[in-house]
Amino acid sequence: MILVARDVIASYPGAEPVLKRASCRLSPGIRLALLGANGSGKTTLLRCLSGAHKPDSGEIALAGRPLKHDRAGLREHRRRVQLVLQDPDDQLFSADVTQDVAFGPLNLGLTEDEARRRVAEALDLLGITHLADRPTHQLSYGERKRVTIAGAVAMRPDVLLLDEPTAGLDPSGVEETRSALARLTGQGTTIVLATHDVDFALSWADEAAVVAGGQVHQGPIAEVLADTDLVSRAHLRQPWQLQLAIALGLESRPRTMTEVLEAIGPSHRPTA
Ligand SMILES: Nc1ncnc2c1ncn2[C@@H]1O[C@H](COP(=O)(O)OP(=O)(O)OP(=O)(O)O)[C@@H](O)[C@H]1O
Repeated sequence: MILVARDVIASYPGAEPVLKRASCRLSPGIRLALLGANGSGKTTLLRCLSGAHKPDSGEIALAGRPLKHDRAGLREHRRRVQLVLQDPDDQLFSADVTQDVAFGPLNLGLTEDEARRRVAEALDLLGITHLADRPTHQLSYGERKRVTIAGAVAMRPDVLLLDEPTAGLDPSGVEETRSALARLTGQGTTIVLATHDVDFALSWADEAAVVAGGQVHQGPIAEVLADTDLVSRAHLRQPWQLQLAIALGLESRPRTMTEVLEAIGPSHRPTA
């Protein structure tokens, strides 16, 4: 396992714990969708996994080594595990895009040349090379979101934790994000993505981790989302692909339009 949360209890001052012995496991290269109702604790879990929030008890382990929340431990952890926050304005600080994306690599102590290479690579991967010289405050919301992901990608992390990267994007922005994620997966990056978009989650992820009642329920995504009791407890809804499959009495659990049509077979397809 590349990253593990084991029996994590996490709280904020003066309140009941948000996570109550929550556990999840990330195998290398996996695409994990983190699902759950508003306020269920998805961001808190991402912050624990990234080292930004210290659990009251339990353990976060990277490649088998428990995270120590001291300066050296956190520095090494953050080099390999990058968290991208939901609101890009919480993460963009520099005057222009290149400076912003270069901030992390320069902070790692890399040379300016190497940082420049990392920036070019990250902008290319996110499909935003054309934004390199733009002032960050002039960018659209969707552009700012992609710049913050590029900033994390420039660190070449083993694990990328993304808090609602598709929220507020138009359909083409969602598809561009999906393409960038596919390129990252192709490079072997492990990705955790918190989202309320169950249709996107089913078509993108290998596994789902549903946060409900302070605990995490993890498994293959189609199995997890077919669990009607869990889906209702977590205030989710079933993705349209599964609703359709169940309504049509299909035995398979298709995840995309193509898979739905294949499962229906030629005799059931509407004729033109
Ligand atoms: N900094 C904080 N101080 C106090 N309470 C907090 C803080 N951050 C989050 N909480 C509380 O912890 C609980 C879990 O919040 P969290 O942001 O982890 O949920 P979430 O599942 O990511 O929600 P959403 O889907 O709305 O983004 C909520 O009740 C929230 O009010």
